[in-house]
Amino acid sequence: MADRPETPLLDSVHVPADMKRLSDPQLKQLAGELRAETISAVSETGGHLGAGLGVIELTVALHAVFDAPKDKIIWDVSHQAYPHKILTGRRDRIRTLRQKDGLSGFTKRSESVYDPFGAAHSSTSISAALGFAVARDLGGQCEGGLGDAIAVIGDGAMSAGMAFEAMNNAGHLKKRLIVILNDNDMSIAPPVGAFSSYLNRLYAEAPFQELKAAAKGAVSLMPPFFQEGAKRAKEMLKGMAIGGTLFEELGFSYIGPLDGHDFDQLLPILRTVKARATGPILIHVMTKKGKGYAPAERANDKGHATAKFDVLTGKQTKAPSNAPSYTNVFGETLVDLAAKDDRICAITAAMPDGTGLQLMAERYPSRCFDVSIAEQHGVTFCAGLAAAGMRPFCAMYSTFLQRGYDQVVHDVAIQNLPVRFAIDRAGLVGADGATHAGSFDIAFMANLPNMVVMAAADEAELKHMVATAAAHDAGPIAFRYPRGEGVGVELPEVGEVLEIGKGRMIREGRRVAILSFGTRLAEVLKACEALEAKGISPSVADARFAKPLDRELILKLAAEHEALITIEEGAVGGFGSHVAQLLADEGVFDGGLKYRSMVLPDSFIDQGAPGEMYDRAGLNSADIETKVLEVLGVAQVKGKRA
Ligand SMILES: Cc1ncc(C[n+]2csc(CCOP(=O)(O)OP(=O)(O)O)c2C)c(N)n1
Ligand SMILES: CC(=O)[C@@H](O)[C@H](O)COP(=O)(O)O
Ligand SMILES: [Mg+2]
Repeated sequence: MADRPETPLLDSVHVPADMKRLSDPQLKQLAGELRAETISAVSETGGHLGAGLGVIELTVALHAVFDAPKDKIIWDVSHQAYPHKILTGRRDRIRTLRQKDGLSGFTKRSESVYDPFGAAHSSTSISAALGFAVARDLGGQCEGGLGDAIAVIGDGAMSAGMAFEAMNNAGHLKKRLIVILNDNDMSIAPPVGAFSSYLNRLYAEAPFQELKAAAKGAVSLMPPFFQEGAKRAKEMLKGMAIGGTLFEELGFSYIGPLDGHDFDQLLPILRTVKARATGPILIHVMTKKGKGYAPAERANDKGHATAKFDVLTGKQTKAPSNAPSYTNVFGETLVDLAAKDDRICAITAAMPDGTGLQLMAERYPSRCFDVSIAEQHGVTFCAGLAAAGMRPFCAMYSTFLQRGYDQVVHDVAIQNLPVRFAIDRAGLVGADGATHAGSFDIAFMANLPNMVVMAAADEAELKHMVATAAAHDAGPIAFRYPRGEGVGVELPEVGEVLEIGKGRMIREGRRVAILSFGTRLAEVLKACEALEAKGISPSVADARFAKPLDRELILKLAAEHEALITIEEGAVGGFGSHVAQLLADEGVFDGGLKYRSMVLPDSFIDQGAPGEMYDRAGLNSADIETKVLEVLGVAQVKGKRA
């Protein structure tokens, strides 16, 4: 880490306009201070560290050259935007990052005029920037005004289809648009795929780019110290045919690769581009993830995301837990099953560690595929594998599976292909907030004909569900489970194949039945303990399946209790709606059953600890207790919690 200078420049930079009076050497000094401040802040909050450290110089250079908020700097994914937040009026709150009521870990329009576009899912920046560029030329108006549109996109994010769709459109429209490809040769895991290899070749052939630029007469776009070499190169090139980069073929001018940590390259190039660019231009910048902080630079993921840590040693503090994570239970169970069945294969979209598939990749590399950030392709790839007799597990976070939804419907469900969807990070995930919440998958999977939908109540149940999915060849099947540790139940040696559409009774009681789908079961049982002390003994069942429903169990609970409450970690339209539909169809409501459905509220819940978020959602044990008392008319309903 750089030593702090006597008078920190950072103290005098509150908004980017304050940087305009700084000399180039002072900008370099500012970058050192910004790096130290970023490390210090993340050491207190935890969060995404490596990507931000890799763009410190780029962030300073962009804000020094361009005029935000009029110029729109759009950070792809935006997990690298902490340094940008520090320079754009949020330094005083940077130590609240990712906490309840604090700054978001991502860019957010409601947080700052300097965040023209929110993000957290990848590969949206070029489309959004193109929207700003076209609106500018059509006379659109927005807060801060409309100047240049600048997308900063990583090499991982650039591999996704959406980025190419945007470049295809931008190359055609020919509007002035600036794309900065921040190439650190890393995604969360090392990047995979032919596009990544292509970028590496561009880098390896860097002098060749200089020759090509010269050949295409782009010398004048280059800063003076480049021009001389380029002119000389042009002499050498006379008569040679030079092919274009992929970006040039798509209609972009291409500059690079540049050293993204070298102000002597960044500043003149950005100034030249600002002064002279006419159409779409792509600046290829090479950076190092984790740059300037040794523990991050050394880490396999280059410090992508971290818990709180000690700045001197880099040692992270993590809450101790004996229970295995749901993710590991999934990964280990899958490997055990794959050992006995060579039709089992697994697909991740750039999240091998996050989905637990790294185990499968180590043991059965030929049957484990990282398709890069390509959920749409990943789902259809699974459909093809299933159509050809394989047993594919499509392991994706609930929130990212959203991007592959048409493929789930059109390629998997309509063709009734037995793709197994392992849906991780179901429900509220915590510090990543609303963008990463797995709120909608129950609804969007259970409304599809042919689809079987399960949710694990604990880690042993998850093991059964993985086995059930592996054995299910009749059509598509999904099982969901949350982020983090299980509840600590004993794990069976082997997962049991569950009967499709059958739930289980957990406890027999009277008057009210609670039917739980997923890991709220633990909160339900906690609520029951409190209710017992008040003389109320609810029945509790674990539905296991949202589709097909256990009709027999549900109708029995309805018949034997005066009230039925469902609970799930998902938005309206999911499990509870299906139960209500069944009860209505069977005329059960006509008999006077009191029915309540506990679901996530119809609002996006900002980041916090998962428990806090479920408090805000009204889905914790105290809320369940209140709901039971209310439905039985035992107590007055208290005002709904904020
Ligand atoms: C649609 C989608 N899928 C997966 C992710 C998870 N994810 C977040 S960052 C990231 C890697 C991004 O790599 P890159 O764009 O190169 O940025 P870097 O972290 O290297 O700066 C991934 C896969 C996501 N945010 N969005
Ligand atoms: C930015 C991004 O999308 C990922 O880094 C995400 O934050 C990972 O979340 P998990 O920590 O749940 O794997
Ligand atoms: Mg990268």
